[in-house]
Amino acid sequence: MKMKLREVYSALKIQADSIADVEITGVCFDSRKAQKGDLFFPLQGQRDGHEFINSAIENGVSATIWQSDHDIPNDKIPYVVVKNVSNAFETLAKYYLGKVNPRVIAVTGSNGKTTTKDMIAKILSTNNNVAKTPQNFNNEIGVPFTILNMPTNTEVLVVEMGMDRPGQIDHLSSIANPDISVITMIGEAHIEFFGTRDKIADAKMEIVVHLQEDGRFVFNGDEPLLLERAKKVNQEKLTFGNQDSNTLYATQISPGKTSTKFKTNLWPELDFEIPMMGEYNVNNALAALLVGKVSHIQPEAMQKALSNLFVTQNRTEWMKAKNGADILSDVYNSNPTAAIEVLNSLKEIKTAGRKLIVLGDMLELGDASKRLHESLFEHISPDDFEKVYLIGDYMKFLKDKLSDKYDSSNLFWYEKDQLADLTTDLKKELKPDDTVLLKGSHGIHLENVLHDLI
Ligand SMILES: CC(=O)N[C@H]1[C@@H](OP(=O)(O)OP(=O)(O)OC[C@H]2O[C@@H](n3ccc(=O)[nH]c3=O)[C@H](O)[C@@H]2O)O[C@H](CO)[C@@H](O)[C@@H]1O[C@H](C)C(=O)N[C@@H](C)C(=O)N[C@H](CCC(=O)N[C@@H](CCC[C@@H](N)C(=O)O)C(=O)O)C(=O)O
Ligand SMILES: Nc1ncnc2c1ncn2[C@@H]1O[C@H](COP(=O)(O)OP(=O)(O)OP(=O)(O)O)[C@@H](O)[C@H]1O
Ligand SMILES: C[C@@H](N)C(=O)N[C@H](C)C(=O)O
Repeated sequence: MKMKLREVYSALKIQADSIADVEITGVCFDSRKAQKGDLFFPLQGQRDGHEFINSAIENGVSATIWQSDHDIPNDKIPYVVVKNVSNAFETLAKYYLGKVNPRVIAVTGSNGKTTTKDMIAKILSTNNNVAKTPQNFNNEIGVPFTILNMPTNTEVLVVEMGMDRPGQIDHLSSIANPDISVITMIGEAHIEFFGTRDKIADAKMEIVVHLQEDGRFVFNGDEPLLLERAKKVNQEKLTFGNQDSNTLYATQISPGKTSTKFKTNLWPELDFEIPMMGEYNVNNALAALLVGKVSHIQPEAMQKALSNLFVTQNRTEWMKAKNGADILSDVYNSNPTAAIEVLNSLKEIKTAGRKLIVLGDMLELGDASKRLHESLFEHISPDDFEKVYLIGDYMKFLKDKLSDKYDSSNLFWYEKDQLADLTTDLKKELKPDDTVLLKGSHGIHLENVLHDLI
């Protein structure tokens, strides 16, 4: 971002007697990450961001937003008084987006948003200046932050949009006005707040509400809930998935431990490869290839881009334990579809030693939680996984079912606050040629187990 403070006032439609002649070169909402030249937005979290304005000043911000219902600020640096900080954040983002005017690709879905966003950005970077959502910043804070931090020469902006309530994607896409809208798949993530997958699909479809007239809708054509709803979408539609009724589908898939190879119907002469395991990641790559296709990227360039991909960490990521064991870290989130996909992918992988699995609760599943945790039962067997470690209140349901398949020396359950005990037991058990999967919801924080193991 690069604009004079005067332009910020104008974008926010605020009059002022005098405006300091200051240049803004970025935005932040965490003083601890403030850069020189930033405009600080004191957002409301558990605490009020206004408490940290002085800290932001010390870290070199050029100006700060100030909510008018707070006491008059110190006058160390320029401040822009607004009625509501969050609204100002969005208003400035919309203004800046209009000014830079990149092509916008919006990505949502129950799973695969971050991976697909990274893949699309990599492919489009072959001949565009591309900016993308950092990490997983995909909500009403993350989207404005992504927009306001894109460089002024950005030609393509890839924006990840998350939600856990109806209306959120509609709101986010009203800020971004996408040229291409992508839905990766419909799972059960946050079903607690929807009740059914149908209602999740309705919420995900909000990503086309503000799609440009001449835009495109790219979605998972294997999902009947999307196929049905897409009939009402007037823009050009392109589908991806396993079925040969899709615009783009994989004709061959060769699963591997650290990479997955595949061929497609549209480019049968090309062998594609992604540096990650999981057939579900082929679907993410197919979505990205369709976006590349309609963005006129050559197939060979897309092939090269995908083979040189770096995906945001903690997503089906191989790591090494201190004792040499292989760790498959999938600790960012979990829900039934994601957990089943990664369990099935791990079954396909040949390993020197045993396979152990650590599964944390899958949160925000509401009334379906017991049933969905028990549903993992049919995907777990001693033929595939020697030892099973479960943690969290809901995983107790799965543990009770699995005791029909596993004896007590190979099946363990821990309360949510016994992460340290699980880690201790796992470290004692783990052998150098073992492979261990870590998979659980963000709220279970299996990353703490990972950090201790590595
Ligand atoms: C507002 C904020 O910054 N929240 C972050 C903050 O939370 P916390 O309440 O602890 O803030 P504090 O009380 O500590 O501080 C208040 C504010 O002051 C700032 N500040 C603090 C200390 C200091 O020294 N200087 C400061 O300036 C501070 O920055 C606050 O602004 O910290 C947490 C821990 O780091 C953050 O997690 C929290 O971030 C919130 C959750 C957030 O929304 N961050 C977005 C950038 C984001 O996109 N985060 C994503 C996760 C998004 C997500 O969960 N997506 C869901 C679906 C969407 C659901 C949606 N309804 C939602 O609620 O998000 C998904 O399934 O993907 C991410 O981090 O990955
Ligand atoms: N297409 C897919 N289908 C099913 N599961 C998937 C798919 N893509 C990724 N996953 C699973 O979801 C996990 C998270 O992937 P990713 O972060 O890309 O999804 P996300 O939608 O961004 O997640 P979040 O909602 O937490 O932001 C992966 O590690 C994998 O286990
Ligand atoms: C942070 C919250 N919206 C979320 O994403 N929760 C999921 C279920 C998780 O913890 O993985």
